[in-house]
Amino acid sequence: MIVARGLTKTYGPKVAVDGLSFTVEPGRVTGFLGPNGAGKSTTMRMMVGLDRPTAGTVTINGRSYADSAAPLRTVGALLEARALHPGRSARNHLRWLAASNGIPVRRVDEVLDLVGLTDVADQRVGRFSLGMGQRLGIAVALLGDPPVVVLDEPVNGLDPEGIRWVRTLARELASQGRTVLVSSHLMSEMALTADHLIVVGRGRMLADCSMAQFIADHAASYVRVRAPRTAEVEALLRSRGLDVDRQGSELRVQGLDSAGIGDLLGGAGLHLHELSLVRSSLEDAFMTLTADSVEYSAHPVAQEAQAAR
Ligand SMILES: Nc1ncnc2c1ncn2[C@@H]1O[C@H](COP(=O)(O)OP(=O)(O)OP(=O)(O)O)[C@@H](O)[C@H]1O
Repeated sequence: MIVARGLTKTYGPKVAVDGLSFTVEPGRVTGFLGPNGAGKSTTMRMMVGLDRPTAGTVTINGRSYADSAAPLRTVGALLEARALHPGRSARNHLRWLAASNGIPVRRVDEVLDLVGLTDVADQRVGRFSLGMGQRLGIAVALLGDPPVVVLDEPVNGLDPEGIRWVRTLARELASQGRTVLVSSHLMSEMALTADHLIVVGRGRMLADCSMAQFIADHAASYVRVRAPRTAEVEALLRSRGLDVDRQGSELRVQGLDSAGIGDLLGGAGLHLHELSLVRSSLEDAFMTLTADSVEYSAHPVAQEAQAAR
């Protein structure tokens, strides 16, 4: 498991990571979420010794990364800044890493196969697409068959098939009992991949709970009601003290479940065309929670102009 205690990193006056304490447990996928600049990459870099904490500690299975005798066998990491020699082939890159970490060379072909790069294993990595580079980065992370896997934005640059593959892989690694920490900007994807969430904003902990708990705590749900006599339905629901938000011909009702609303309207002889529960997504929950922690937010007009482009 990964244990952070009071983990802090400052760059001059900038506090990138601000006293984070959490535990990433084995046997499940933990999603690491936060707006741009929240400190996710810095936290992951400290886990694998690429950055030194200003204060606090982070340990992998009880030891700091620097104390690990065989780092690649302890924790496998895919981090954003990959140092690949562009002239080297994928196979040679992995062979070199295997040799310098005491990993049997046969493992190279196993991981190439696992990430789907066998056919291009002898091409120079300088010619790799972003997606191929990501797959190679994941191959590096898995080379030492580590019990702890840390993946920073692993689906960056991957096509839908690749995204699904990463999801299946992360879940498989967790089901084998490994500790899996994955950061991503794709909320819909994270909702399908992670069991547990750690959410940070401006370097601080905002939430550390199960996916289900997170959505229950931070996402609203409502009952969508469509009925031919909308105004009468709206008046009746309001008269019962329910919270009704009218959006065109649709009523969004909070305060009573679908069955209760159906019974109420049926009792009044009002016909229904639709009665459905709408749950907001992980993305909605995330936006609600992190609204105050966003460092770089677009002005609404700028967003519209971008959408029109
Ligand atoms: N080497 C550095 N020097 C100065 N500031 C840095 C450095 N690395 C990160 N920062 C700052 O620390 C903060 C956290 O950055 P970090 O990359 O960890 O965030 P993140 O959550 O991974 O963001 P993103 O989702 O955009 O990748 C940001 O404000 C960033 O500008």
